[in-house]
Amino acid sequence: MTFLAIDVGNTRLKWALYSAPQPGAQMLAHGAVFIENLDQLAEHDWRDLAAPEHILGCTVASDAIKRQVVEQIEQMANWDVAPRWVVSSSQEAGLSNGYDHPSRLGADRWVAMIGAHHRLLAHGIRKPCVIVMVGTAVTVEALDASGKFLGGIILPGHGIMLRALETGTAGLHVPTGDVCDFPTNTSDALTSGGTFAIAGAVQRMVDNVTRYCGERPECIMTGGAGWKMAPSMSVPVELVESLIFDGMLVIAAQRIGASFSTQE
Ligand SMILES: Nc1ncnc2c1ncn2[C@@H]1O[C@H](COP(=O)(O)OP(=O)(O)O)[C@@H](O)[C@H]1O
Ligand SMILES: CC(C)(COP(=O)(O)O)[C@@H](O)C(=O)NCCC(=O)O
Ligand SMILES: [K+]
Repeated sequence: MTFLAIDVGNTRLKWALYSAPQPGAQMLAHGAVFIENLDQLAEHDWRDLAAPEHILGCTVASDAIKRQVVEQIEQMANWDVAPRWVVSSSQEAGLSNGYDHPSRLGADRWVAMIGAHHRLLAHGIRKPCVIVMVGTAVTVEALDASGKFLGGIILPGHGIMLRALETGTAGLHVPTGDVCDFPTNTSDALTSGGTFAIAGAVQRMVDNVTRYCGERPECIMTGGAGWKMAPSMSVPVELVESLIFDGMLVIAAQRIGASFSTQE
């Protein structure tokens, strides 16, 4: 019973085909396309893919982009499946959502938290957790040991920070530099500034959680630019590239499992 998970961000669509809608299922194929190239999915990326039996999507892009994704799925002649979409709710998969308006929380953030909490549970760890997603934007979430989402922050990603500085100044059009403790040129100053802004925000959230929960949290990082940030963090982090897909597998196992048992 194959399962296709789709994560639509502001920069790229990421997808992964699994052998089953269950945590631990085998990943059979995966890929990513830039949002502006979405229309090549059906003809190119998915052309030779075995037809999935279930599709679960998670999107933070516009309705127009979401419609384009649905159209690509509809174009797949041998696929007979409509995607379901994750919506952030007040409760799912053992987590509770402390957002003022739970449905306004980005679905990707909710799914990543579900993936992180279940990852810790699978390792027998019952501790608070800070979840960092480094994509177009950067999000840093706080989860307590019971799975309650306490709250989180949103900050610009590397690209947005750099573009904002480039457009708002006359003298900051320079190539990418290196991360170093004491930058002595403009390129390194900008690259290090963006990196330290993110690393510093994570450190602050780890401090907040430590104070509030009375123990140091685990820290899990993901997102397209996670690998770039990981070496520059000031707190220990585990990089888990598949975190969103891990969360989708947890949700799918619960939802699809439930709908089967009610249908039968
Ligand atoms: N091969 C790549 N192409 C483009 N961006 C990449 C690539 N690898 C990492 N990145 C970085 O990842 C970010 C996009 O990450 P991603 O998780 O796909 O974002 P989103 O979920 O917001 O679409 C980009 O801003 C870029 O900095
Ligand atoms: C914060 C985000 C822009 C992150 O998007 P991404 O970087 O993954 O493309 C997205 O999760 C979003 O639009 N959230 C809705 C607002 C909120 O979570 O409060
Ligand atoms: K994302």
